Amino acid sequence: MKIVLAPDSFKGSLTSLEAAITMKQAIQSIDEQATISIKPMADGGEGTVDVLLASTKGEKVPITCTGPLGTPIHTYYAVLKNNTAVIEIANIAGLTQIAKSRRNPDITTTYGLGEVIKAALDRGCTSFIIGLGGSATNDGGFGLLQALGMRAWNHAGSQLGIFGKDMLAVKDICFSDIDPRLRKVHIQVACDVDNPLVGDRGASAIYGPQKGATKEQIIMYDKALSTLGKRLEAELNQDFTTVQGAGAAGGLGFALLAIGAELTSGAALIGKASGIDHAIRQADLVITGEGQSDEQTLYGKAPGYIVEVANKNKVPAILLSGSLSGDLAALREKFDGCFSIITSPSTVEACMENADRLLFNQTVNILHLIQNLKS
Ligand SMILES: O=C(O)[C@H](O)CO
Repeated sequence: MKIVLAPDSFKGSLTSLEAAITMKQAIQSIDEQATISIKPMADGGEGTVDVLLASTKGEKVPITCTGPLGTPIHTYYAVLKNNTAVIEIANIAGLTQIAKSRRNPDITTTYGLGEVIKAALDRGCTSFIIGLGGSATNDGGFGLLQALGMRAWNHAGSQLGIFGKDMLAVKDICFSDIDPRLRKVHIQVACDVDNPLVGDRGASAIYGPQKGATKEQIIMYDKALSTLGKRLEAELNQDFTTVQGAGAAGGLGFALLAIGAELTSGAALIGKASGIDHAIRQADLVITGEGQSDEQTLYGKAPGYIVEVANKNKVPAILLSGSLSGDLAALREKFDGCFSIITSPSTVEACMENADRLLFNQTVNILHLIQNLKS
């Protein structure tokens, strides 16, 4: 049996490579003959830099920049052989960098992303891949744009700071001091989702809650992002707010469009770089997965992309995730089977700590079932 293992990371527990290796070991423990191809995935979120570094030659560049809460953090980006910088928001202002109890869009910023872009420009990078997803922020790229030279003021004419709460007060902006080098480079944005900036499917409504936003904050941020959107559109004479992916990473997709970037599906970009289509075409079965699956999985996340490729090639696809929640009917329509790795009552902490063993056991269960159905 030829099996492709193409999981995303299990956020906070296993990288996509670790998850793929665990699945592989589980399959080999009951079927030594299986031909297994591992294709660790990312979709623009956590692990994007590592996955692209693993499938394309390049150098890992350590850097200190402003973290999600405004204090310095040590992180890294990559520079590929063709002078392309690969940067991800998840390791600059990521959700997993902030304890659940401290998550709050008011006190987070994307400023660090702008600093890393500037460092890559200083190094002479001529093109960029910027991964969006897994962010702790909902600032519409307000911090990022200020790091790149934008200035912003409130109703009283005072210059605003770099945090989400500052974006809520924006009245005027000035874009004329944006780093001119940005005009000469090509920026491709790998988005983990295709949501627009605002509205019922917008950044605040859909992803605000996981960043600690209350119901009141969701309404305020949706309104403020709409105001920021209008100001930028008026300044640049273009319409970005409704573009698919503008709402990725708390509206960073929108801010990057404003500096001339091109938005694309992160999973498709990474899948292409690792030759996933070819691997799936040869396979009898594909297994993908992620930390948590729900309807959002099909909004452009890696397992959603993998199942599209599998369905196109008529190869059965299984989703094996940390947890399954929400309305699963949409997932079942696409996948041949959807499973959680959790099989007995436990705490979230214990499940995350034992993700490796749980994933191993459930992969064995699934393979056992498939083998018995076949014989
Ligand atoms: O970072 C986020 O807001 C989500 O992953 C969607 O992009």
